[in-house]
Amino acid sequence: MTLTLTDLPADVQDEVSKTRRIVADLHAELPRWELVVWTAGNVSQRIRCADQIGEDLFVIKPSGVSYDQLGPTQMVVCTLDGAKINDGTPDRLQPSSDTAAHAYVYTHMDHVGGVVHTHSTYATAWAARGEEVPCVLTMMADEFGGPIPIGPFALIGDDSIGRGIVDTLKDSRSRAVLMQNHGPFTIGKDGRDAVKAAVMCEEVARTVHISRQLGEPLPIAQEKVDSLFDRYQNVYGQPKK
Ligand SMILES: O=C(CO)[C@@H](O)[C@H](O)COP(=O)(O)O
Repeated sequence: MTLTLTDLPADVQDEVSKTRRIVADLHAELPRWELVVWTAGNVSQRIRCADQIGEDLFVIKPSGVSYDQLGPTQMVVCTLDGAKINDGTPDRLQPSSDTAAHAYVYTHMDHVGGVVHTHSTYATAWAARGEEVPCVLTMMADEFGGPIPIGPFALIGDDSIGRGIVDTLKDSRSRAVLMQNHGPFTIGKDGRDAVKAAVMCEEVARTVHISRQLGEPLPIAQEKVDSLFDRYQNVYGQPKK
């Protein structure tokens, strides 16, 4: 039976409301960082409520709606099988066409709290060639712990893309995967972390492409990549609260 938001415990309803605001605001980051044209990108964030209602939920944008029309009340709430709940939005409002992919990632990667998909230019150009972005920048070692891998060609609309994302990332430190002939998908501890991964993925895809136009970039020794990744993930920035 389809869940009804207003029947859920008050604390879950509060978390849904907060997450809707977060996900709506994160969608503004996609055009801000020039990661999308038109509506060609989406962001979602998990709600960890299995202890209260027996399953997690996630919030994702509605399909094909312009970013300047996206507010918290348009954000769609789904179960981890990708089904929209009775979330207060009009029945006709459909979730993103990538909802199944996001749902599959949340179901099979419990540590993931946010998923992003874009068609950002340079990352998508690497995806079109089916070539991973080699780890030749300290920024890549910091952020991705190695190369940005290529995922398989997969058609939209069922578990294929989600399965390709999980099969590629489950044994990788990268939070980004370039789905062949399609574009980048990124994961993170939350939606903002996944958006950051999408921003950094496009940045390094552009830089490495330019470097290759000047000559052959130099690889970084694996032990140096490991050291850079460990520092950035555990020391960089301000002390964790
Ligand atoms: O890759 C595709 C379509 O091929 C999708 O990712 C769209 O580009 C965004 O779709 P919505 O999230 O607006 O449904």
